Amino acid sequence: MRPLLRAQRYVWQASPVRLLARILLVVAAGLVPVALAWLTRTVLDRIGDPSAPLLAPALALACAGVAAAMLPQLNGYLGSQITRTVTLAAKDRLFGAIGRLRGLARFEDAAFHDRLRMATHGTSGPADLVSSVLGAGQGALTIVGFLGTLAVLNPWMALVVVAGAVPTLRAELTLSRDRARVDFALSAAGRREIFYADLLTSVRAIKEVRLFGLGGLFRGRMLTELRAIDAGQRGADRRELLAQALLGVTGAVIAGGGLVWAVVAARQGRLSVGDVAVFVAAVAGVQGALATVFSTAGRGHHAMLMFGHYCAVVDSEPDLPPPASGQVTPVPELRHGIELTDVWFRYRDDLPWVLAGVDVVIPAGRATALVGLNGAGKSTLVKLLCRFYDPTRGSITWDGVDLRDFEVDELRRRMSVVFQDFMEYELSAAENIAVGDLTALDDGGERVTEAARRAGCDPFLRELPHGYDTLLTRIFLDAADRDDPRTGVVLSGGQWQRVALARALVRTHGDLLILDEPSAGLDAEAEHQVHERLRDHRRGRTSLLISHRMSTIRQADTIVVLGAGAVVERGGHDELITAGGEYARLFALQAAGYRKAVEVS
Ligand SMILES: Nc1ncnc2c1ncn2[C@@H]1O[C@H](COP(=O)(O)OP(=O)(O)OP(=O)(O)O)[C@@H](O)[C@H]1O
Repeated sequence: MRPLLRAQRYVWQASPVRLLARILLVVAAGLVPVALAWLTRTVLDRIGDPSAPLLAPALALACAGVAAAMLPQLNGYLGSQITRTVTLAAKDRLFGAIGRLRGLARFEDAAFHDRLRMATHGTSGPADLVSSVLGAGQGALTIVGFLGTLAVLNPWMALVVVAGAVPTLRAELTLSRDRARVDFALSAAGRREIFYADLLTSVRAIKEVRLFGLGGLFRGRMLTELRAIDAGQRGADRRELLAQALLGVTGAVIAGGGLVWAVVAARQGRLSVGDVAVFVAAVAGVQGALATVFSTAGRGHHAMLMFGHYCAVVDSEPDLPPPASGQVTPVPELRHGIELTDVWFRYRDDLPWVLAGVDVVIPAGRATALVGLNGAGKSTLVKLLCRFYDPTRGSITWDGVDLRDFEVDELRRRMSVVFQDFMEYELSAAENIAVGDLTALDDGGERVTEAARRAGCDPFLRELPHGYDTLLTRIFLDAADRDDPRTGVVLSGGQWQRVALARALVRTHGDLLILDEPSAGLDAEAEHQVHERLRDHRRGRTSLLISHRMSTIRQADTIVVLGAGAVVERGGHDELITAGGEYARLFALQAAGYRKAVEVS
């Protein structure tokens, strides 16, 4: 009952006037069929009686006919208006709730994605539920009117029709529960089907799909998922068909029996011709209205189950726990440094430890570098610093205060990060940089160009057909722009990387700059330039650089080497080379590669 009240509240808040209008229409639509039947009876009986006035009931019958024709259209129109308005508000609420999830763990959970899919279907739930209640109310009015009619003509018939409806109600509720269960069971298959369909069309995947000839494989897998969905739904359809056929036959037998009784009663003079007409209309009306009530109750039940998923997402608890002290501490300007103390972390309880007792200090105003083999846990450590997850054990402090005591958005505002897997937004070049700090859009683009200059992308962005206003996409263009090849452009991987770097550098007020492989895709000259500029930019600032290019690492004040989830070495470049450990080994390996290349050339 609570989801129903909540749905009604949502609809009332989003569209009160239309809801009131719809209620009035529903009352009218519920009573008009009964009025039509009684007016038909009156007209038929008066045709054979020249003394009785006929014009008024005939006109009233015509008017009722017009109303019967118009009301469903008006109801449908108003219903769609309400559905659209309420769905928009519900979607806004849903995505607001998703936006309140500050961590990453939920988004990596398949069960959460299934629920999210159901919740997205559930955004029309409030309107569907209220529609079902109104539909059921309309049917109930018609039933009451016609049952009254039947009770006058043949009380037994009224009883038989009502008794025949009980199995229909039970069947409809079972069927809707069955439908919702099938939908939920198939949602993982639906997710996989979308994934394979996406691989077959996405720009990112298409190169490998074509080169390795993967189209057949992914199409096959997509079809397998679709067949599984089809089989699941076909089963539900069959159960529905069987139940409805049985119910239909029961209804027809009752109506047929009633008709025979009415005809015999008329022949015996117990009913007039008008009575027979109103009796037939009443039996059909009650059965029709009952069917409508039950199918709307079934749809309402289904909508309620979907709406339940919606409510579960909207009401979900925050994924990052609030401070243990109950008090949020304002994030101070970083003066001393960030300290990781005995940090242990794994992505899930059933997965191995990624970090196992890491102790690292990132001193304020100094450049720290993080080195380690693939999978050593460097990017994971960055995600912990950004508080996308909390350490499973141990703590991370910012000038001595645990990160968990800060408001997470405020903490993130103090950081600039270039992620290894940065985003390529289908936006203009200026917006692609300004997403790092949206206020940069307000000052005429000066900070955007300054950041682009530092990241080394200003020269080629200036040269674009519309400069910084050029869209960095060829896909999401407006219809009018599609024929103009100059409107959107595609950047190279290295150019994108510089744009992503500019995005981090535009955030000038950050206390901590994190660069996770910022130059992996750059050519040698660009890499040199970018690192020269970055060195100037990082001077006096707190930064953490992750790179497999040892030449860029060596300038850091402190180098931390991660291995098997723990710190294996730390120190300055010269110190670590002298120590002859893991860092010296990696450095020598890379240097030997370059030396060999030079000798060969
Ligand atoms: N979201 C995730 N869920 C589960 N495991 C993950 C997740 N992200 C990373 N891992 C695992 O954590 C380990 C460390 O990954 P991480 O990306 O931190 O390594 P890295 O040192 O940055 O590696 P690389 O040098 O290749 O970028 C890997 O074994 C990886 O499989």
